[in-house]
Amino acid sequence: MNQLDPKVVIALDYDNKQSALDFINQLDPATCRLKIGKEMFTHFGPDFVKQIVAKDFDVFLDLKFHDIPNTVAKAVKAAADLGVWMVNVHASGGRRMMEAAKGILEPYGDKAPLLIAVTVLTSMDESDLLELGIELSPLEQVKRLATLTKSSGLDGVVCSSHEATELKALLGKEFKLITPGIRPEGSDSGDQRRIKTPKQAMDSGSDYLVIGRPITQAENPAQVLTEINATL
Ligand SMILES: O=C(O)c1cc(=O)[nH]c(=O)n1[C@@H]1O[C@H](COP(=O)(O)O)[C@@H](O)[C@H]1O
Repeated sequence: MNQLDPKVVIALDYDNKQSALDFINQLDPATCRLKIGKEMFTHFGPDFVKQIVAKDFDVFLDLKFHDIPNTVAKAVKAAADLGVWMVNVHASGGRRMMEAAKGILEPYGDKAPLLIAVTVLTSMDESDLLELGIELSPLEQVKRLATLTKSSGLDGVVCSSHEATELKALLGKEFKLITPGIRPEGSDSGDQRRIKTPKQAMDSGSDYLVIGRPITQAENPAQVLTEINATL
């Protein structure tokens, strides 16, 4: 774990390995962490993850596991064996799935990755929940899933920064809040729905900010990262 504890986790959603490496080579592990998600993992697999870990970056392996308890626990163990800093599952997989995932990390002690759960995706709003038969606001559904996540023994949740203040009050300071849906002033919201600026998100109680396209698609990504860090 990076002792300087940088708050920005850059989402590396690239379909070209060399472009991703060219981008990473402009970055310093002291100023950011990196997230490898479904797109890059499906293209380039575990060797790519190991390559980034070997460059001393803290890696958030964002594969959002959601399956029966045994399958998810073994996938989480495989992630731990890659040496990642953080790994996630979907909270809607339920208590037994999350407890199995946490349990399999016990032998790793201090070396276990942080295990967190996705609540309501930041691309979703109330109308999306309604179509799924969920008649709660995103905030109420996030609170329900985050409470279940904490009582299943996990370290934190992925949520939007709109829910962060209430979750910190409800679940305590130590329970980590990882918030995507971050858009610096003036950047395009794209497919995200529940968004805030980096500073607003930190002020709301986020522990880590997941930021992808506003940095990776900028003309000068390193400069955008420096500017964001300066606002925090
Ligand atoms: O688990 C995640 O990281 C995640 C959860 C969520 O609710 N919303 C969300 O956007 N993400 C991820 O965060 C990143 C956001 O990227 P940008 O929208 O480009 O900043 C993407 O890689 C998403 O997969």
